[in-house]
Amino acid sequence: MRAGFPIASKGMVIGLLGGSFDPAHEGHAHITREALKRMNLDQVWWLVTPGNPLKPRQPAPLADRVLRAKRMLGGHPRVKVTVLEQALGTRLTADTIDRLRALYPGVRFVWLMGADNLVQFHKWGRWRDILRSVAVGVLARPGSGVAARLSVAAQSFRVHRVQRGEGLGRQKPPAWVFVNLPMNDSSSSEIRARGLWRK
Ligand SMILES: Nc1ncnc2c1ncn2[C@@H]1O[C@H](COP(=O)(O)OP(=O)(O)OP(=O)(O)O)[C@@H](O)[C@H]1O
Ligand SMILES: O=C(O)c1ccc[n+]([C@@H]2O[C@H](COP(=O)([O-])O)[C@@H](O)[C@H]2O)c1
Repeated sequence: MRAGFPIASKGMVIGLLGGSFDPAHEGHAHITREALKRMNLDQVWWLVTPGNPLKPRQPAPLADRVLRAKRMLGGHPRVKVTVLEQALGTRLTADTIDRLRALYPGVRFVWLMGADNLVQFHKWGRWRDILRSVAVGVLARPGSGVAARLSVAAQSFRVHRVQRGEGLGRQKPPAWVFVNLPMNDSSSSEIRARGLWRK
């Protein structure tokens, strides 16, 4: 495996948490720990994106965001901070997932995201392909629960919603879960607005 690509063995279930991480905060760490536990994941890989295709704003330099993400996690043994999208040259999540599935045959990936991202998921490139190729774990986020449940993606794939996260990674997609959990209200935009992170 190339440098910067984490090692994973066949049969492992790996959560992918894509994000701008501009900056990483306790909310990211919280949903990661919860997903590991509640979805029986072997690892979670943070995919620090070079740029969200739907966000016009240029984020802080990738190296700064990665450094902060690593500090935030405090060296958690089952969480890897990666720049896989930069290494693969992908921007759309659907492309990233296709490439990772081809590179890691036999590994099961679960796409993780906060409920706010489910609300606008139908605006993502080839979003149906994402739901058809990997299981998806949606984690509750303050203020987004109702809109997420009513979202185009949730409604279109409602028959594929499963009630429990434990076996999610071993289910044949499409399969997605909405995990209710004690919520954390941290947000990168709020941290930026308070001037606690470079603009
Ligand atoms: N507090 C939180 N609770 C649940 N999910 C979260 C939380 N913070 C971030 N996430 C999720 O983590 C992923 C990456 O989030 P991102 O890096 O965009 O942080 P953010 O706080 O949402 O940033 P911004 O405020 O700039 O939009 C997304 O799927 C997002 O929904
Ligand atoms: O593929 C897309 O069209 C797409 C559109 C919007 C967001 N994403 C991905 O969603 C993840 C969360 O983005 P963000 O900026 O909300 O942290 C990150 O991995 C983005 O690359 C992907």
